[in-house]
Amino acid sequence: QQPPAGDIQHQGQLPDDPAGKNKKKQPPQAQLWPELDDLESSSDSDGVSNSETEEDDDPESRCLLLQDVNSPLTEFLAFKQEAAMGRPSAGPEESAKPPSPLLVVMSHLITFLEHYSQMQRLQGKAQEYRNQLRQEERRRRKQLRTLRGAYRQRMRDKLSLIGSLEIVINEQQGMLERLQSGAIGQMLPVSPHSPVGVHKLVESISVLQGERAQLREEIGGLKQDIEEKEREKETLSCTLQQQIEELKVKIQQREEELSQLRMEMGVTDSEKRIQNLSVENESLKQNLSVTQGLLERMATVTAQPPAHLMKENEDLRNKVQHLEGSLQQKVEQLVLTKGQVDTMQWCKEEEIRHMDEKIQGLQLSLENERKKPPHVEYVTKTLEIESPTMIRSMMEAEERNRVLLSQISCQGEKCQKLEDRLKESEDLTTNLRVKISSYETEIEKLKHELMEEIHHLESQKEEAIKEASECSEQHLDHLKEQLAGVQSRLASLQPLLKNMKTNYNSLRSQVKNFSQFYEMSIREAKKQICSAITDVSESNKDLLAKYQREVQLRKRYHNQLVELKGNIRVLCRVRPHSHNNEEEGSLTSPITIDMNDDTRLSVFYKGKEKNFELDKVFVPQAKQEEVFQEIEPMVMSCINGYNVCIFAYGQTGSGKTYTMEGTLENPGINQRAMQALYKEMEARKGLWHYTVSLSMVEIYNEVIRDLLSKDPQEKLDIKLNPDGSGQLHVPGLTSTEVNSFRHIKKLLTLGKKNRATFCTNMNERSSRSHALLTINISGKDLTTGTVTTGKLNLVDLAGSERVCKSGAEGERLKEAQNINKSLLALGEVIQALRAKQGHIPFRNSKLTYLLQDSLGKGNKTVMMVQVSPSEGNVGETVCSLKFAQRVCKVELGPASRRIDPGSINI
Ligand SMILES: Nc1ncnc2c1ncn2[C@@H]1O[C@H](COP(=O)(O)OP(=O)(O)OP(=O)(O)O)[C@@H](O)[C@H]1O
Repeated sequence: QQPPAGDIQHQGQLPDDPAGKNKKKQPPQAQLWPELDDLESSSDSDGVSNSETEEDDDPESRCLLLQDVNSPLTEFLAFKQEAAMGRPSAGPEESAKPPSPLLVVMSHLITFLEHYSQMQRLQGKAQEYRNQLRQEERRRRKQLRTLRGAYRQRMRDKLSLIGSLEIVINEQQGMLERLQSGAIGQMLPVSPHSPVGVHKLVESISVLQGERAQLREEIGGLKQDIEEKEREKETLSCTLQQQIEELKVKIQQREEELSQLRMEMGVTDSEKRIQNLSVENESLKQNLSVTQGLLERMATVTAQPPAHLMKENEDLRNKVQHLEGSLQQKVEQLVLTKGQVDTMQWCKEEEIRHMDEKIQGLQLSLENERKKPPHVEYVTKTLEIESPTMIRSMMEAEERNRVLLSQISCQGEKCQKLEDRLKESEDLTTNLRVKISSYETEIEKLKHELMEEIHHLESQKEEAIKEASECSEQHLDHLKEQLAGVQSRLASLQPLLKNMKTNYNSLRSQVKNFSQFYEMSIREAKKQICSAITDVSESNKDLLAKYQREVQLRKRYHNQLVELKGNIRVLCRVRPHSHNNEEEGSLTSPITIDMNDDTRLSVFYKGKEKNFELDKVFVPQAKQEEVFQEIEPMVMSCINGYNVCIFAYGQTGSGKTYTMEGTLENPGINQRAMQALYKEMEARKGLWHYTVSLSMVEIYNEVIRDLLSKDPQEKLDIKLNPDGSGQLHVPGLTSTEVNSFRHIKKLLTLGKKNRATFCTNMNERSSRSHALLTINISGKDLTTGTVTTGKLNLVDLAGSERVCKSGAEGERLKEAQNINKSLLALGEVIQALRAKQGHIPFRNSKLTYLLQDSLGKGNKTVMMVQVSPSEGNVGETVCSLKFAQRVCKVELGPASRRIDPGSINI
């Protein structure tokens, strides 16, 4: 079964070393074949004649025989051997490289084949042991046959002995009968014959005894032989059992090795191959990333063959396992059959033992018989002497003979039974033989099948190896092609890489230069931008100056126009949303301010949009400063002898006090006006001399109270000046002359303190009274002596909300009614002024009466309408704006300067 082995061995030897001196250098598979050859020769020695064995041992004929069988396996192994031999001759660079995946696969295949051949060698050894077992079986069968022959011979001897004994017994019986039936007379003639019969009997008994002794000796010898055979059989069976156990262990080990190999072939091989491929991939990646895709394809292609080989290997392994299993079954059957044969032998031996025991019994009975002759002799002698005694003794002898006969018949029956048993055992033996022969034929058949299967597997293995080698070659070619392609691509890409490198270097230098260039250009651009910005800012400054000049001009013209017309200037300020959203509802406002025209605003009220046009509308974000700037010229005009009245109008909480008084951080019109006036007076110092006096009153429930008085509860009244100038006069009113802005601030704080404030539902700090700050400025032109008297009324009116909405009751209701009355009176005065009526009802309320000289003809009046941005106050907002709209149309005529030409005339 191992023809390629010799071929390999011959191929593995060097031509100048035919004796195989270089065996140590050969790979392990080359050293394996001599062992297999030995095994082959030993296994064949059983079935093949000596001449055939001699022929096989002949190296020339063997070489010829092996050279004919040039299987793919031999080619494959030769290739591997060549590769193994050629490897050391390779250069150091090549040896450093990792082995090719194909070589790794081949080496693994060869290791697998080595293990497979080792397994076959073990199978051969098993076959050898089987042959030895068969030989032993044959020898045992031969011994059994001889034993059976001896046994049969002994049985025949025994039967013949029994037959002769029967003859003797019959003769004795006949004699006894004759003795019994014969008369005394006849006894005498018989008597001469009697000693002859007795002698014969004695002789036959002695012969029988001799034969018995001989038989005993033979039986003893046979027993010893049987015991020896038994011992031999036991030792042989023990050794065979041990050998079988060893074989089983070896087969188990081989199976484990085979499973390990399978695992190695299945997992380690592929892993190693993957590692190798990944190493190759990595090296190629480092060289050029473009070839990565190609290498991955290589990896996928290389992953196909092992799967095919592995499947075939798996099939082969399964078949081998199947055959091993069937072999194991056969061995077990053989062991079972041996056990059966042993039990049958044991049965036979038991029978033989019984027979021997019976024979011993017979011998004992024969000895007893032998002991009898003296008694018979005595009996015959006494018969001769004493006939009655003889007769008696004869009778007794007859009796004994009868007993003996019965015993003999029993013995005959027993013999018959033994014969039957012997026949049965013979039948059993023949059956067993038949069974053994059938088992032998079956074993032969199985062996044949096994050999066929092995042969078939061998052929399959060869085919698989052939296919694998073909596939490997194809794959190798493919890989070579791919490698060539990759190399060519690499060669073509190298100049490209060089170009790219040069490009990269040039780009790098460009980038370096670019950064410098970039910095320079940025600096340049910055310079340009800075110069442009300075140009623009300068031009802007010019433009701004022009614009401001234009604005100033426009304002001057407007003021001139207003002055010429004498209109009450109406300004509107929209308060920003307060933090108290609960009071105001949502943050959405019904007021919309036209951002392109600061004189217009619209209020969305009762589903309609109401538009209002005033002199100026301040957005909620407007600062105190902006508001003051708008009225500053009017305020400053009082320094030139004009009466100016600025009053804040609007519902409670709309921001009147904020606009007029302001806060500490953000002062309102009052403080700013004082500051501006003092600044101007300071500027005119040396040219003009001014005297400033300040008074503060509160009109609460139509009662005038002096806020700067030591007794603020004192009620004041308005009277005509007794000097006959027709001017109004409030007797008892404190008019404090002030000399500095700090002094004014102190007085303002005092007045604020004295002002009555009450809390209502609408505003937590609601002033329920009208506050009037009056500044009288008297200036004297130091050059001309001209005296001017101007008056500035700064009025913070009480809230204009409706009574019902404020929820006022009792005292509060009275307050609200009075407030409404004074505001109504203000409205009537405005209406009368607007209608240019002859009578203006100033005296309808204390407020209008007090403001008479400021609201009338020739005065400058500014109305600051404060509105709330909230949706909830939209009604009041509309009312306030309607009132403001009416006020807007009032023409007071050109303002008249109160100037008194001095004594010095220019
Ligand atoms: N333009 C504004 N900017 C910031 N806060 C404002 C503005 N206007 C008004 N307020 C604030 O709104 C609240 C109510 O304002 P203010 O007291 O001036 O209303 P009022 O009309 O004088 O009320 P009353 O008639 O009850 O005296 C105050 O807390 C004030 O600070």
